[in-house]
Amino acid sequence: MQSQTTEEHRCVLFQYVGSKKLLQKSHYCTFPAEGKQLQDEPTKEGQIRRGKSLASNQSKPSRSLSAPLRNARSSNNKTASPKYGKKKLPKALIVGVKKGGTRAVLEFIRIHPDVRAVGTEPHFFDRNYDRGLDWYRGLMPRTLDSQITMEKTPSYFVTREAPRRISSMSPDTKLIVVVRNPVTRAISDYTQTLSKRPDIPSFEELAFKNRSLGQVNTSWNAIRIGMYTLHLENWLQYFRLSQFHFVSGERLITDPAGELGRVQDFLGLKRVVTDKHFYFNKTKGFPCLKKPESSASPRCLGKSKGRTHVQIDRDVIEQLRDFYRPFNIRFYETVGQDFRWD
Ligand SMILES: Nc1ncnc2c1ncn2[C@@H]1O[C@H](COP(=O)(O)OS(=O)(=O)O)[C@@H](OP(=O)(O)O)[C@H]1O
Repeated sequence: MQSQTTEEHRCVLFQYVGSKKLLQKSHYCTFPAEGKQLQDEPTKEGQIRRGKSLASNQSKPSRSLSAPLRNARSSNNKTASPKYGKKKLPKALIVGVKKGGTRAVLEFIRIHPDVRAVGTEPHFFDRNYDRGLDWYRGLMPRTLDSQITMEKTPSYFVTREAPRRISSMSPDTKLIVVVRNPVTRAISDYTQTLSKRPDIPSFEELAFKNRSLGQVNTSWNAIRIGMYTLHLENWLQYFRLSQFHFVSGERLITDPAGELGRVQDFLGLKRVVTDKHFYFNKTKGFPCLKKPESSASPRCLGKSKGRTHVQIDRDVIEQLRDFYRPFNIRFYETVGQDFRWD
């Protein structure tokens, strides 16, 4: 168990994620007013839903601060007062991919004291662009000069206009993409949709235009998202490859500290998040954050992360693996990394 300072202990809050609680970084006790705002989730229509979870759509609002916490905040923590720090546009974005492991990366990196992040997905560069940069900046937490502001919206990776828009905000933006075997990703995506709309057609029906002819339905989003190389080509018209960091969604589960080490290096941060922060939760089947000594609460991601996937016929999986192979190879060649999906 990693030892934490008294100040960190005082500042730990919990956010409800489904029936579980997810550690809420000290930011939310240093800036409670913002913490509230950050839990507001922009809807598709661009309105703000009040009191939504940072990590899931099923959460309850955070607990209010206890009296000792309030006192500690006002007297001890240098960043406690809302007058410290400024709302700034993000320096780094987790732009994708949907179901890649983006929530895990955001929740793990925000343990770092030099990272401040918006918990909800702002969807600024896809759905809310008309609201303007001041609206977007307004969603951000206050940051000190030494801190990096971040947000994650996985749909940016497949939004044609996103690279141009992000580059016009800042051409120096650092971009993180969490990638995962595209076949597993598609099944994960479908499993999520099915959980909300149980009456949709089967995976096979949606995945193929004509299965016996081997014609894959590339207009189905669950398939299209996994053609990573095509999306990346669009981004590379606006950003250098060195501005990207690709996280392996698979290694994020088997070696979260290793992946987070590389994310910290990419962001120019000291390696503060290490293996001391993680343990493998056998019940969840995923790595979770170790809990602070002061709490007995679990710190795993919510129920919508790590669902049991719908069972798909072996042959269907093989066909899709064959379909993705050339796209994967081109992706490996472009980024200079072999993710070993084949
Ligand atoms: N530590 C930990 N705990 C739980 N889940 C983890 C973790 N690390 C990675 N993952 C994988 O993250 C997958 C969800 O990806 P995203 O967070 O990108 O999904 S989303 O696009 O925001 O809906 C989710 O996908 P499914 O397993 O298909 O549910 C997980 O496999």
